[in-house]
Amino acid sequence: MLLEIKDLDISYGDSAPTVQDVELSLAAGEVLAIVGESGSGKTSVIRSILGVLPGSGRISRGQINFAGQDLGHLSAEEWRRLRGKEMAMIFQDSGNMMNPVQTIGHQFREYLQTHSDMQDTEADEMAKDLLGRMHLPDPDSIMASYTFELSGGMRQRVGIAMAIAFHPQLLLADEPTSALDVTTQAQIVRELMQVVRDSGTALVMVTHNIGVAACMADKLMVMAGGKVMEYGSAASILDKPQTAYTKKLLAAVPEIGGVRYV
Ligand SMILES: Nc1ncnc2c1ncn2[C@@H]1O[C@H](COP(=O)(O)OP(=O)(O)OP(=O)(O)O)[C@@H](O)[C@H]1O
Repeated sequence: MLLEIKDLDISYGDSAPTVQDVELSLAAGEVLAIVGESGSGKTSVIRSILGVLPGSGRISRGQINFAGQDLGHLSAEEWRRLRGKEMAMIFQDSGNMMNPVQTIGHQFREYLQTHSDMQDTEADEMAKDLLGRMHLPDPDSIMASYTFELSGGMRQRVGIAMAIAFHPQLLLADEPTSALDVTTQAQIVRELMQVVRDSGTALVMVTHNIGVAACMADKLMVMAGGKVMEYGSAASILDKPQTAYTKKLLAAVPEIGGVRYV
């Protein structure tokens, strides 16, 4: 297994664990969607995998194993080598993670050079190649642009291009489509699926949209109140949800002409 989480509790400060008893496993190339209402603990779970829990957040129990390593015992240097290279994160709005007063090109080059010893021209060529692969037209003009000059969908494509630069084994995505309109959401979902198919990357994606989860995921985890309500094959959970909570989530998906679009 590429990723294995056992008995995971996450606590903020000294209070009782906010997230409890998370268990999951993911093989190379598999897609897991974590769904649930706001505050259910979805983001905490993926942030714990990347070792970037906010504020006083910490893993208070359990284990996360990734590619044969126990992430609870990594040194700062080992984390630095892992992040960006072996696992990378895609955020809800990649534009927010970038500097508004530096061009995309400048930031992309800096990102590539942080993780490699590439010279400027080599880094620029690689960045343009990655932008082209994400179907962004005219990579030269994207490189010269500032984040505010790009649409939300274009910014997400830039974020994904950066995240896949070093062929990570695992991508973590936190609501990667929720800031986008429905048409652009579908395009970004397609881009992500293509990345997963082309490079055998595993993906853990947090979404409140069970429709997006249904069309992408091999596995599904439904969370509520910091606990796992259901976890398993996406097809079987969507077909036969076991808990009232999952049924409620599914019932909230709109029906068109009697067909439910999940
Ligand atoms: N920085 C923080 N400091 C203290 N508590 C936090 C912090 N971040 C999250 N929490 C706690 O963890 C709980 C779960 O938050 P989390 O962001 O993981 O949920 P979520 O399901 O991803 O919600 P959302 O969909 O709104 O992002 C919160 O309700 C809060 O109690």
